[in-house]
Amino acid sequence: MLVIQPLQLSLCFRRISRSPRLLRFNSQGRWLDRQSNDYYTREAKVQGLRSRAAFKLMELDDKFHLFQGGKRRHQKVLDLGFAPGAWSQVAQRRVGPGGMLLGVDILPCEPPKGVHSIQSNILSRKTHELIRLYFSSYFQLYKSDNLHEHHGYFQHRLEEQLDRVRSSEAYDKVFNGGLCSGKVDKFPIDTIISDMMANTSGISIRDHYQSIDLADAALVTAIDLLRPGGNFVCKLYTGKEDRLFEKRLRKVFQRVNRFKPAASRDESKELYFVGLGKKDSIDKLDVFLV
Ligand SMILES: C[S@@+](CC[C@H](N)C(=O)[O-])C[C@H]1O[C@@H](n2cnc3c(N)ncnc32)[C@H](O)[C@@H]1O
Repeated sequence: MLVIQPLQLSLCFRRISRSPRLLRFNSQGRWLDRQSNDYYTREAKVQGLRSRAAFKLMELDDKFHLFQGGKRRHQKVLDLGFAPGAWSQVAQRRVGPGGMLLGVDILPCEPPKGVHSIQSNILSRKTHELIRLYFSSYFQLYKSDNLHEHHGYFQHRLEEQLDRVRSSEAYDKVFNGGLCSGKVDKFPIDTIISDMMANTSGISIRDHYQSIDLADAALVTAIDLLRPGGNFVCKLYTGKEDRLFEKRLRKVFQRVNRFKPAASRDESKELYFVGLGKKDSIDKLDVFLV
């Protein structure tokens, strides 16, 4: 009779678990399988896009005309959570060569050619100041600030400017729409797109609340910086606070829609909220009162 000793048994299992075929059964293997068989992943490669997420924004724009068919000239677009940069690529193609695009991400990432970016946390006040400064007419960009090459240099320059402006009269001009700038500088952005998401923990309720915080941060940015009439899209990891978030959106935008693009996986809890036509004179306190 063949008797297998415990040591032999464990070696046996170790050999089996290292087999590539069996590796496919663990989560990493499943992810690899799914990626290589996925239509959008393959198509993103063909079209030179940085990730399959690009197709979600294309669908959103096809349906809701976020960038107004590129008809409005010199559009200013803010892409929150832009890394690795697929949405920025799509936005840039859709607004055309005269557009101005800023990507913000907490992670370092080289932006696509022609897109500017800052590495910063959207939950920090300084990030909001840097965004406002970037889009204000006070801050002049130079051709040499082509950020795919001078990314760090640009951020440094923007931060230096912020320090300078903070201690001068110009602060009022840039940040409070004071002196001569009026509404143009007060609400300089045409469209805000946010695909922000923190690393998911697998605990639904926790991921949902984290996502709500980021969606609210995007909404505050829209209240402070988006021009009246401007458009907004943001991702939400759905859960029990969806309705409350939607209610807040309705106080800021004339039309609000929920949309699940075909490129978003069925099993994913992500959903996109679209706000069209920002209203005039919004009271931030009123928006966040339950
Ligand atoms: C799903 S990815 C975005 C993909 C991107 N739209 C694209 O097309 O390439 C979500 C991004 O949100 C960023 N993010 C998460 N929390 C953030 C925060 N507090 N501030 C800025 N970015 C954040 C992450 O670092 C991550 O890069």
